[in-house]
Amino acid sequence: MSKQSHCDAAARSIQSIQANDALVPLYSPKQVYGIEKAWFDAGNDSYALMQQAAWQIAHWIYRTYSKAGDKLKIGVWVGRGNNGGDGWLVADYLTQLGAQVAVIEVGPEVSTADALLAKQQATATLNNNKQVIEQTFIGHLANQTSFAKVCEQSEYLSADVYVDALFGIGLDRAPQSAYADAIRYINAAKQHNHRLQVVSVDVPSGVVSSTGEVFDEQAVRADITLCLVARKVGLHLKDAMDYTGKLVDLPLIPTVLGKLPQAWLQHHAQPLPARDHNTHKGSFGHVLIAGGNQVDGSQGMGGAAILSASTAFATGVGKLTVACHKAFHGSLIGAVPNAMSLDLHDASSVESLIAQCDTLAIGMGFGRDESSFTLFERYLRTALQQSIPLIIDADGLYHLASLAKQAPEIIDQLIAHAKTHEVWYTPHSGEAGRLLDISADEIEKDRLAAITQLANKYNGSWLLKGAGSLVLHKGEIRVCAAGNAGMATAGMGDVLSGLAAGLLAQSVLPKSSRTLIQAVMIHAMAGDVLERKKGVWALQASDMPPVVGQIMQQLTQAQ
Ligand SMILES: NC(=O)C1=CN([C@@H]2O[C@H](COP(=O)(O)OP(=O)(O)OC[C@H]3O[C@@H](n4cnc5c(N)ncnc54)[C@H](OP(=O)(O)O)[C@@H]3O)[C@@H](O)[C@H]2O)[C@@H](O)CC1
Ligand SMILES: [K+]
Repeated sequence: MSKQSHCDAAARSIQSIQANDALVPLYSPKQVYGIEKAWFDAGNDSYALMQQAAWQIAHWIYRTYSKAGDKLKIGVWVGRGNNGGDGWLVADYLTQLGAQVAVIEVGPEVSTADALLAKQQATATLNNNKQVIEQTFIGHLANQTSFAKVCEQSEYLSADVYVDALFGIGLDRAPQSAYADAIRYINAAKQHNHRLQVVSVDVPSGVVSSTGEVFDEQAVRADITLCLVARKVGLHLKDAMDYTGKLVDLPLIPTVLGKLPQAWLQHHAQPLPARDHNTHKGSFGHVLIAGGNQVDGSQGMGGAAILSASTAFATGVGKLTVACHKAFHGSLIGAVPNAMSLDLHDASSVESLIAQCDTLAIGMGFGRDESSFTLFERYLRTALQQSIPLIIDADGLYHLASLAKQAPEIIDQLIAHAKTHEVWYTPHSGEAGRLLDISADEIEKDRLAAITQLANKYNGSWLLKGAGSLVLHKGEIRVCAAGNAGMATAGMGDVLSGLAAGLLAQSVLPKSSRTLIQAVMIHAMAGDVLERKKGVWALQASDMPPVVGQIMQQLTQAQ
């Protein structure tokens, strides 16, 4: 790809972010129930809110999908709770708007008072309408036999739009029997009928709205999710991102205003200030990267340090030294000739430089053997004595987990250090699991809880990498809305550490630009530029450094 085309793509990415630059507040389902309760406690009626939700949904669907001439054919899949109640009323209002509607009721009888009222209201309308429109249909699925029967009977199962109102924020376990059948049917129908649009009410049924988890891939794959009251945090985490389709907010009530969300969705990095002319390399900080080791008998990891170094330079850092295994000094100078080099195992030289640098980024390809552990502990203690801002990544996090058990006083020092200096940690779920002494699966079950526990235990700023990367700084959680699946490839973490170190070392930058979230957003935006140019399959970490530089430049012009 030419440099110019990278630049154009970066410019387009900045333009698109300027059009949508607000942080989006994200709430837990528990908070949403609380917001609704506050609304009802203020004297508002819960059924009226359900009617209001359903009317807005029905109107949105009719406005979006109705076509001149033909009647819009809708299949509404309803469950037993209030999400199902929304569905019943949507069926009612769409019928009144002129659509031909089938309701497929799944599972046992409705379970809430509002859903029962909604079912009664809708049944009356649908039955009245049946006299006029022959095909109006209400089916009930309680088990697999009745499911097959309903599928045979109803021509409405070949609809223009399916409304998914099986489960909303009340889902708390894997859908089974008729529910699982219905979800499978909805997803399969989309494969046979490419025109079919699936609109999920509030949450795609099967997605856990607090964590983004989907049990055994049993969730509706929506084209559109219409989010009621407030955006649920789980819609932006983990599996959910493959199920929600496009998100549309229907806020419904003002009670959400002023409520502190659980997290914020961030789409892009902050603009950067222009550089002053009267500056020199000393003005832009000195980064020390400690990593790129070769452990006896194993493959070398020099590339990790090289990727970090070239990305740190792409952020504009003034000086950079890499302390890596001396086997890699030749390739380092070949790839990044502006870097200085030190032998990672020459501990006294490395320690003298730690005392002089502005930021130490440690751990990328550092090695996990006993001698690497000893070096890591030594360099960490020196950085703490010298009060140096720190980024700990990869093998550094591995050793940190061991230190937490073997030398807990060093964790106390890190906690104290983070009160006055930047200390950034950048684990994926495996590394995070070791740090909390739990499995990676447990981390993945509730990523928001995990990042909060990490910060509680170690202090400092945290990134938890993954789909919907999370950043926690001073108690506030951001969810990164940029980035793509192509970034799940070797070396991307090393690129990020170098990027973060480059920003952190430049004290000329405003505080808001020397943050972990800024590094994560620039990294993700660069990944998105590359994905548009190369596709997800071919995206490589080694393509990233020049694009990081172009994003930095565009952010400067966006100021
Ligand atoms: N008035 C309001 O507050 C408003 C609410 N609104 C709407 O209500 C939705 C929340 O409604 P909800 O709380 O009734 O829960 P919902 O998602 O319908 O689930 C129903 C029940 O299913 C059950 N269940 C769970 N998992 C299961 C499984 N795997 N397989 C089988 N059953 C399972 C579980 O009950 P359980 O069986 O545990 O007793 C659960 O309670 C919300 O998303 C929005 O659409 C809007 O109208 C605005 C006004
Ligand atoms: K739903």
